Amino acid sequence: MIYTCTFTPSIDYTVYLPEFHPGKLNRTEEVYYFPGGKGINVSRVLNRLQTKSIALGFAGGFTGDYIRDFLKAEGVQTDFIATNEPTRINVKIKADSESELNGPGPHTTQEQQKELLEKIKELKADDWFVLAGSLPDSIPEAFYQAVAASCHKKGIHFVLDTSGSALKQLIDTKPFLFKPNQQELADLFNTTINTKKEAIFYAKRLIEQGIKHVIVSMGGNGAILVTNDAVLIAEAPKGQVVNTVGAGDSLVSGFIAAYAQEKDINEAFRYGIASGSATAFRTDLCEQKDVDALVSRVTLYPYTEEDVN
Ligand SMILES: Nc1ncnc2c1ncn2[C@@H]1O[C@H](COP(=O)(O)OP(=O)(O)OP(=O)(O)O)[C@@H](O)[C@H]1O
Ligand SMILES: O=P(O)(O)OC[C@@]1(O)O[C@H](CO)[C@@H](O)[C@@H]1O
Repeated sequence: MIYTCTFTPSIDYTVYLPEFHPGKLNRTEEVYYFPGGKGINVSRVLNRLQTKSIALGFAGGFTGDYIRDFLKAEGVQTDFIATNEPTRINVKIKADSESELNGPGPHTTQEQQKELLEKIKELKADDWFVLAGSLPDSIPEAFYQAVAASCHKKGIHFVLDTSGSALKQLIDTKPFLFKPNQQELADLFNTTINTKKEAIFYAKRLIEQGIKHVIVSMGGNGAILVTNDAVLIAEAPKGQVVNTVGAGDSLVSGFIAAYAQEKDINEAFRYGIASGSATAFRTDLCEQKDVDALVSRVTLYPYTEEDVN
């Protein structure tokens, strides 16, 4: 089974308007209330790609209920630990440019954390565990380490797409897949990354630390995949961008769905890129038909020093 885990879910209140003027009254033209948070997005896309998963994490209050009900109606199985406060609402403004306003993560009690850890300890070898989204500072780093250690010990496919101060220690547990975007990778090394060549340089350092696959997503510029044996470059298909929120999560879902079926890294990477782009070209997350239509438009090629910058 594939489990996703979102410590910091959200409702993504997504609004469209022609122009956004900070400091003024803005009236929106279209609004959406999507369940969000990175692990939840991964579960929603997996479901659309005919791949079952169970969404774990914390959810509370009326917003938590909304997320549970929405996911249930879509056919996504959930097993959230209830928190004492409402889950955050993140505001996504789609105007002449994209702006985001993300709330803080939840406060959780030690009992709630323990309850979640107990669920994670029930996972079995060959299960997948996707830890995605920001890691609240209110939870001690030892907790995240216990989660990662439990996955490592049992031979679970551990997928990491998180940010926060605990990330460095989680990397030490040698995940199966780590998917930062360009900025997150740069932050990890306290540097700036402007080119694919630079992204490859830092991704290779993570591979040396024992991570099996590193995918660095680079928005409309595609992504790179680095493993012990190969470095692949992917160019994303071009199209009309509507909403890039969740594009990275869709990449992770596409990769896992294809890899779990075919066990072919190159094809999994290609399917992941198609999924990310298919989401960027829609209001909500991608559907399987959008992804299938884009797969043949993803260009993949092996890295050589000369032709990449
Ligand atoms: N403008 C775009 N045009 C085409 N494809 C895109 C575009 N933006 C994103 N994508 C696709 O989605 C993938 C992931 O995008 P990105 O690097 O923006 O992820 P991210 O920053 O992790 O996103 P999020 O955190 O919102 O999920 C890219 O590798 C690419 O395949
Ligand atoms: O605040 P975090 O946890 O870093 O990111 C949360 C978030 O921006 O990520 C998802 C897109 O990847 C959205 O659904 C959600 O609002």
